[in-house]
Amino acid sequence: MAELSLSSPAPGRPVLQARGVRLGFAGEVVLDDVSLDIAPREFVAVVGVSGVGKSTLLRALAGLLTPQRGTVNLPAVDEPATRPWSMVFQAPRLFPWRQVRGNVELGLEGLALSRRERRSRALEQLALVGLEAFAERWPRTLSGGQQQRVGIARALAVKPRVLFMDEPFSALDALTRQRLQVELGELRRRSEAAILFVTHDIEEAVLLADRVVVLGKPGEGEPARVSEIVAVDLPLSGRREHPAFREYIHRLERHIGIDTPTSTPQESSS
Ligand SMILES: Nc1ncnc2c1ncn2[C@@H]1O[C@H](COP(=O)(O)OP(=O)(O)OP(=O)(O)O)[C@@H](O)[C@H]1O
Repeated sequence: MAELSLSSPAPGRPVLQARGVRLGFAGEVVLDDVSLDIAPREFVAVVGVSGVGKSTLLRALAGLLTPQRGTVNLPAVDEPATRPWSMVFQAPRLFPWRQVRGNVELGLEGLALSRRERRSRALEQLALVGLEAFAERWPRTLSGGQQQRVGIARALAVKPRVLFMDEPFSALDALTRQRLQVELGELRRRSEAAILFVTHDIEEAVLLADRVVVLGKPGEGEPARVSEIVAVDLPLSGRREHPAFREYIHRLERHIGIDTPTSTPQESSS
């Protein structure tokens, strides 16, 4: 059996640092004592049962929610014409009255770029997601997977230090989801961004991440905390076929406390 290591904070100067974060709504504490470092270009997945607080954590790390306690340090903008972070949501959230290129250019509009630079950066990002030929199309004429690719291109166009992705593939059919997972694996090689990726799909987390953060409640009615962090010590290429791939998934499933109906008797006995 492969060595499954518990991860210490990532090495190097983090691009994002959370310390002792507590967060809640209307008197109910949802998350407590959450600390996490994300290293440059690292891919961190956050998993946990529905309603545990994954999206809340993502929004806190992006600075969209203010912690009741603790701190979040987002990267400072240290390069012109970039943004410290950007986000991809479950739905692509494209503006129907702007063509595909116009949607990608949207996030660039407040930056110090000429029209021509905005255009060429948008086209460059669309090429990265395989949609250069769709630049002048209207969003409604694209498939769900293509629209989500445009959303990813728009988020990457601002050259973020951290890209937040909140269940970006969960609304897509299984085949499209698999294709986009492969494409995201490719994209991350070419992008400078660290990625914080929320998913309820453990297989997806193990497939893509350097580390998987498990959010869990220590007891009924208690706020969620980071209950485990697993470093996925497998090569990115051919990861799904690696003999240890399923071991990581089963370990995380056991930890979260969910059944493993997908495992074959052969796998369970290994
Ligand atoms: N704006 C809000 N106001 C009040 N409660 C909220 C708000 N946003 C989230 N919550 C509550 O916080 C808890 C965590 O929600 P969150 O969306 O972060 O969970 P999640 O793990 O992302 O769930 P899922 O996997 O189902 O998307 C839930 O109990 C939810 O009802």
